[in-house]
Amino acid sequence: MGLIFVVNCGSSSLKFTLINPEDGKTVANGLAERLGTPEAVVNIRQPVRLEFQVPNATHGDALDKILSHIDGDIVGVGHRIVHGGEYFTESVLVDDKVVELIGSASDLAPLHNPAHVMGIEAARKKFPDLPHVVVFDTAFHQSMPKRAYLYALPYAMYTNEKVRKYGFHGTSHRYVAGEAAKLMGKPLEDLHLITMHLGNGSSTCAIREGKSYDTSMGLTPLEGLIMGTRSGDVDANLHEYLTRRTGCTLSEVTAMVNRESGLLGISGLSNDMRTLAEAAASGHQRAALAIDMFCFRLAKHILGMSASLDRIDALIFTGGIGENSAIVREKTLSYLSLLRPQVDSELNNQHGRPANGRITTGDSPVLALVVPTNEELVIARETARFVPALAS
Ligand SMILES: Nc1ncnc2c1ncn2[C@@H]1O[C@H](COP(=O)(O)OP(=O)(O)O)[C@@H](O)[C@H]1O
Ligand SMILES: CC(=O)OP(=O)(O)O
Ligand SMILES: [Mg+2]
Repeated sequence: MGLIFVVNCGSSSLKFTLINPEDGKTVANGLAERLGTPEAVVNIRQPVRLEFQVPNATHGDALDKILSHIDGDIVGVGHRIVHGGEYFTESVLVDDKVVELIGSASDLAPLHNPAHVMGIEAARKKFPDLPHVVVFDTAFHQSMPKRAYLYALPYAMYTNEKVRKYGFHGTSHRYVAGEAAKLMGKPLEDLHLITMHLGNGSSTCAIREGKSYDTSMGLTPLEGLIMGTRSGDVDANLHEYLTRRTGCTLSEVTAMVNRESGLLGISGLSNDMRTLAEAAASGHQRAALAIDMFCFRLAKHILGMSASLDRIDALIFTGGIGENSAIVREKTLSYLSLLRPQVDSELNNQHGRPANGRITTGDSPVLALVVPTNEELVIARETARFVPALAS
């Protein structure tokens, strides 16, 4: 049995999954957090529940620790890469040039790409003889038409500077669209869908005939929805206005809209939807406001996505928030009253996932589904295509 080790690196964290690409079974998974601080924590969930601290751990140290606790016939390593820039339209085998190009797109994904490079370098050192494959969030959105991906700037900004909407979370949007088609018992090619990936980063996608036609994220993963610490859409004059008014530098304003805004900025409490939902239930007004704004912005973007479709066969919630927060789903659908969704409260509030994913009533004019994402499985399958022993 050949297993794929999937790595998803953040700036101070590393998620890993050891997965069988053939049956999708996860053999091991876990998370290393606070990397680079004096008290990095490695958390292995499977095959053993284990948590320990590693002083001053780098991504490489964390990988070493993780691999000393898991076992299996690893035949390839798959890396999730958020921004492929203009260079990559599909998954590729890693070599030095690929790593350099991923690093050069760091300006466009400052929270993600620098960490991906650290992760790739650490994993290549650990597994020098295995194929390493990079799978890009941006790849699925290559099918967007020009009217959707261009900004209304002087055209030279596109031709010379490659300023355009790239879109992210493509692996997740693609996967849940396929799973939704199975749940609906229809070929994906016949469906017009709106998918919502709601996690720490969040985005919507308009999918017709299995292809991305529009998405809410843009040149970088900042645009669009309100996120954990990201503002999503703001007026493009904001940076200039704030640098003039407050004396902040441009990079300070950029850091603010990426790291101190969104749910965290509005609530003043947390970027975590669970914490906010609990606080709102016990009367924390700004936590309630943050959730309300999150849902309202999401509803606006859903209607925006509908301009790319002839009809909406299903609205699909996924990601940590989309899969787990009944409040967010219900509130978002309440702002879509034009579409007349009829939420089935029992199904929506069911702990865990409703059996066929449906959270609207049988006669609701629009169907809403909860479909758990599995980016790791898609990455493992893409990686397997490059492993001679597994590729069929
Ligand atoms: N039971 C839950 N109820 C509400 N929100 C939840 C629940 N479980 C997870 N979340 C939220 O999901 C978000 C993280 O989503 P996830 O998809 O895991 O993020 P990432 O983008 O890091 O992969 C957090 O805001 C977290 O609070
Ligand atoms: C693209 C992006 O925002 O990714 P994440 O949700 O993992 O932060
Ligand atoms: Mg995620």
